[in-house]
Amino acid sequence: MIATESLSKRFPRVTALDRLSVDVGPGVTGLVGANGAGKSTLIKILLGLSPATEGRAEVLGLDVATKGAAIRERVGYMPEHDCLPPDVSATEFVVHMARMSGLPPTAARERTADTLRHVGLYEERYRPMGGYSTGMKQRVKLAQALVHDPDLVFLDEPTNGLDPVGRDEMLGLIRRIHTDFGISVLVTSHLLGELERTCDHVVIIDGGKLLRSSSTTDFTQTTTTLAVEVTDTDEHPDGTRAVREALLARGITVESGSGLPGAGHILLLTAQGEETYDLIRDVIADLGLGLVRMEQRRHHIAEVFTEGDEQRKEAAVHGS
Ligand SMILES: Nc1ncnc2c1ncn2[C@@H]1O[C@H](COP(=O)(O)OP(=O)(O)OP(=O)(O)O)[C@@H](O)[C@H]1O
Repeated sequence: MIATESLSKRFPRVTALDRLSVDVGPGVTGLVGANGAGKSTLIKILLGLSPATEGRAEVLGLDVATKGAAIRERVGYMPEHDCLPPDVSATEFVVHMARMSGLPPTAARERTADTLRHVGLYEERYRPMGGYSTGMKQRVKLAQALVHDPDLVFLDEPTNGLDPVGRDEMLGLIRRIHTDFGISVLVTSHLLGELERTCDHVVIIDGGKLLRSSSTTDFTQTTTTLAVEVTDTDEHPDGTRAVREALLARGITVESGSGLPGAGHILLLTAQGEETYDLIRDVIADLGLGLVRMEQRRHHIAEVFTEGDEQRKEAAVHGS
């Protein structure tokens, strides 16, 4: 879908992209990086709207340096910033954008109605957009990116300014763009956690350089750490502590758990093999406790950041 080769973009004072080489296949791909990492700059180059200083890039097999117009016919773009005229309705605006993309009037009207319904804006579609909430504006921006039935869409920070519920709804919509319509998606965010749930593949850039590009499952592969949660009983009012002590008596050290710093009701321990599972099950049964869950923990994308990036990782994970 997208291929870049040693792509650089230098502004007089800053290098926004620094010899970036990356391949993106079909599906939903997250492009993640802190503010200023170069995400918007990359999108503008890929749309043929801004020339690269060095290197090359292709979108859907088309060279961005010479085939910008052809790329924009087949690629939808949801820009980061608010760009909606306040005294125009969503229907008028999206029909206009559909006409700009070359759809004839009837098709533009039909596609607009379908697309606005898909993004959940059907009821309010005739009201002026000046009175819309942030979430509604983001949906209109998404609808105009989809209205000409592109093969690929670039969504620049679509969850920006949304509350947690709005964020989840937008992420669900993004997922469905691919599953329901087969449109591939490149979505940017400075929040690692939300991409982990939404994307098949994640590309991480930092200071215009590629930090990592891999499938989400590679990022979140299972570890050998087991998380165990149990119920309490009258006999064992702190069931977690009872399990920890019983396991310790059998030579298994719990890395985190009741009574240990920073622990909740979850015991974390390293599995030595199948027998560890059996032993935990037997210990819990002997104590007469209920097993709420026993599962292998997964890595989180945030863990790919190196020690030196700890602060930036925190900022990204906590959405600052
Ligand atoms: N037209 C421009 N002129 C000068 N510098 C620019 C220009 N556009 C972007 N930059 C700089 O290039 C760097 C990358 O910016 P870019 O907007 O691509 O980052 P980003 O990852 O999209 O971050 P954000 O989410 O904050 O937009 C930043 O340091 C920015 O200040």
